[in-house]
Amino acid sequence: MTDTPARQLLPRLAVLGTGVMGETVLTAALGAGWAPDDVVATVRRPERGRELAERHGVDVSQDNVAAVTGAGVVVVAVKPKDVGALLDEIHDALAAGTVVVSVVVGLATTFFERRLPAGSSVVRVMPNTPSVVGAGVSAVSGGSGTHERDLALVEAMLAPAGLVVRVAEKDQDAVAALSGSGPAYTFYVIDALAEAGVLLGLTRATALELATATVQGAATMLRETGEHPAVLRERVSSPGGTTVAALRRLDAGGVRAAFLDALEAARDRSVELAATLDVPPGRAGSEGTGHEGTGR
Ligand SMILES: NC(=O)C1=CN([C@@H]2O[C@H](COP(=O)(O)OP(=O)(O)OC[C@H]3O[C@@H](n4cnc5c(N)ncnc54)[C@H](OP(=O)(O)O)[C@@H]3O)[C@@H](O)[C@H]2O)C=CC1
Ligand SMILES: O=C(O)[C@@H]1CCC=N1
Repeated sequence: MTDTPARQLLPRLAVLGTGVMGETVLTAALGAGWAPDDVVATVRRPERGRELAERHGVDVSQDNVAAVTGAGVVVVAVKPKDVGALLDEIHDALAAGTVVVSVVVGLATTFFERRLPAGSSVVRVMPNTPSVVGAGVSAVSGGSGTHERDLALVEAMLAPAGLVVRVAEKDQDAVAALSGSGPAYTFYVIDALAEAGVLLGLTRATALELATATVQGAATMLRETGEHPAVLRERVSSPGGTTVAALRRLDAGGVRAAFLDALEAARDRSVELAATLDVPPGRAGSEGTGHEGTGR
């Protein structure tokens, strides 16, 4: 991991589309040393702008062109279907050498490079929502014109949000399926465990507390012991005991296979989104693709 750059060297940051993920990146950047008055967050709704200004003290704007003017790092955090139109909008206002960071699922760095001024440096990132509490994972890859220093700057910006890993861009759809969407699967599992506890007579509060602490403890144990999860699972499963009786039911229910299918579906959806939206510039976004409304 690269050290946080000295504050005076940090370029002005514009976050375009400051919803869940935009706010998460913005929070990380403030933690990495960006001053609030060197950050502008764009929104569509004034009430969202007021919320962000109050919470973070950053500038807010509904004008993406004004926001990117003078910015050295521009984070694109709108939904995939809105990216094409947004890039058309800001194209002429981007300075040469601007680092454009995308957290958008599916869309390749080439999607951005074709729609941005020549020489733009594109960094593709797949973060996840636990970043909001500093426990996220962000996978980073560069485009064809991306310098090492740009990747290092973006990695330093994301470091306060949690683990930052560098991956080959070809793996970003798989990463999105695993760690991008992964918090949702984990919340789903915790919710199911808690529900099962309620079935067995525990109060909801106790069941949820036990389920949450168990998942957190298991993850911590995995990291700290460095053991394979299968080995740790065997260590819980006494011969003829309770755990193996439960695991038999999970196998019979096809839970492992369902996870494999689920991640394949998420990966395929990422690829499909890109194919739907990646039409030649000028017909970007959902305009005229024949798939309007399918790009989330
Ligand atoms: N949520 C997640 O777990 C993850 C999301 N991502 C990616 O992050 C991106 C954003 O997702 P997420 O944060 O969940 O979505 P949100 O809907 O929370 O955020 C998108 C925000 O962009 C705003 N917006 C849309 N168009 C514009 C525009 N032209 N100018 C300014 N603001 C605009 C929206 O405004 P309004 O509120 O008015 O609609 C909204 O606040 C997506 O591309 C997604 O693939 C990546 C990893 C994980
Ligand atoms: O569901 C989605 O499309 C986004 C991308 C990864 C997590 N959430």
